[in-house]
Amino acid sequence: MKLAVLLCSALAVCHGAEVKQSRKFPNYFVFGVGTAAYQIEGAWNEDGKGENIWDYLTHTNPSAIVDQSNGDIACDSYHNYKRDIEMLRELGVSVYRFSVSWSRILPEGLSYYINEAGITYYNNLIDELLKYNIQPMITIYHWDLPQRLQELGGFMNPLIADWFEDYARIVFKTFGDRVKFFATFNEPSEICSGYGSLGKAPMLNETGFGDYLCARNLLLAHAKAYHLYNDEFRPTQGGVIGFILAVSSTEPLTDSEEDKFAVELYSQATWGIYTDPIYSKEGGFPKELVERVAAKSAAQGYSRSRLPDFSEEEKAFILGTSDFFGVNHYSGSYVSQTLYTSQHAIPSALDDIEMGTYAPDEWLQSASSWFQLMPNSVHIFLKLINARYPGVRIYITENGWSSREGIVDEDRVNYYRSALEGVLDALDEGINVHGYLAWSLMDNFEWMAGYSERFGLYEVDFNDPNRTRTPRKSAFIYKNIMKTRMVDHDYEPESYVMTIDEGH
Ligand SMILES: C[C@H]1O[C@@H](Oc2ccc([N+](=O)[O-])cc2)[C@H](O)[C@@H](O)[C@H]1O
Repeated sequence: MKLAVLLCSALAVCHGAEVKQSRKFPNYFVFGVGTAAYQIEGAWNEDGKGENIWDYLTHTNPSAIVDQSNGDIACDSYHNYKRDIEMLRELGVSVYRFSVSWSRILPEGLSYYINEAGITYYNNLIDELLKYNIQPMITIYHWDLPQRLQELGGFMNPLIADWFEDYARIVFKTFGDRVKFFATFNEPSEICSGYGSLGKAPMLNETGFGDYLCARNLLLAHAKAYHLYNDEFRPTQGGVIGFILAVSSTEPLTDSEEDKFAVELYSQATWGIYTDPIYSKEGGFPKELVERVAAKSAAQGYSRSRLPDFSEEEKAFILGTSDFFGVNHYSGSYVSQTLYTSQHAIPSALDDIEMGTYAPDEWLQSASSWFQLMPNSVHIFLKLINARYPGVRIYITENGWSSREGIVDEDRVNYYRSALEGVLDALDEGINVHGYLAWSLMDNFEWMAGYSERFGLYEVDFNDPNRTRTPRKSAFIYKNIMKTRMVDHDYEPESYVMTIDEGH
């Protein structure tokens, strides 16, 4: 057995095929795919939808987007949602994760005016999913803040917690009779990077301030929505509600104690800042991060830390407010403080922890500059999460590969196969992973990268007014994995014609 493992690991492509091919995903494990409203819906100003921060950014500052594109039409899922559901049936998924657009439901962000056409759209989508026994998972907020609320400060304004709670109440009240799986926020680190950098809308670039203030306000907003669901809706609706983080895999650059600690520090700054307040024993922001930001702030002449604190009451309010750990994973790197260069903005989170990252040139580069294929990265990040919060229930809510155009996507096929082997490795070790949602159902508007990076199992022709969707090779491979509940490295599709199997 051991020899076979060694032989296999010597052959990169083999990844355990010989020994592990018969490993099956357990019955409780769910498979699905995900999308997000702004990335697919289009219909940016139709039927009463209000403007959001991505509409505003792409219209007022098009050169911020690599190809000067926008999500005005995107995949036109507002009109094509039945085709999207047909694709879900073709694939045979059991869960579809999508987000609801705050400004399609509340055009001005505040709850005094509800756009009934927006409610109807999501009701139709949910009903159509349930007709085919596909469980909807709603992300309540996937980056598209109503512009009106941004004009009031957005996530820098503590009132965001009340605005979000009001919006979440409408979501639970309207859809919670049929939807049993909610996530409040998608990737707080990316949301808050819009306040601490130029990397996302609203591009406020208040580095080392805006991102920290956003983190505090967002966690309070999340906790309010969780308590609302828990107290007022869960007793009759009986669903679950969680939080979705971006976690990359990290390993120490060397075996030194300093580099091992660098992994901890990097985890604290990039995701622990959002997860320790919810999942740690004592709550609040991670200890060493708090100390380092306080020390840096003092050295920079500030009279108090740039990382705002929680009161004891707030800590208790946030603690335990997630029924599962939703995690989006793509890339990985080695980390070390010896790699730190002062090219980071000062002040900023990475400057506060004086950290650098390194991805060897041999690692396969995706179409996204931030995304290299770290060997075993799925297994590594699952171990990181489980070590931090032992036994936590994990759903991988996004994982996928970016390429340029093309139907025969061997890189993506290999990525999915090795990622799902990584999930099986984690399951073998008793890590509590319950589901895997591939990102993404189809190519879509990839934020600052526009349409230049493709993550889809289905290719979308953005030059075609009908936005025709065509399955890639990876769609057939993922379909086979879901159907057999195994990763078969030898499986090849017989043809590239997709059909709906019986029962879907
Ligand atoms: C491709 C998807 O990316 C998700 O967001 C990110 C962004 C950055 C990283 N990162 O490791 O640097 C990971 C995930 C996003 O949630 C989704 O909408 C897609 O754009």
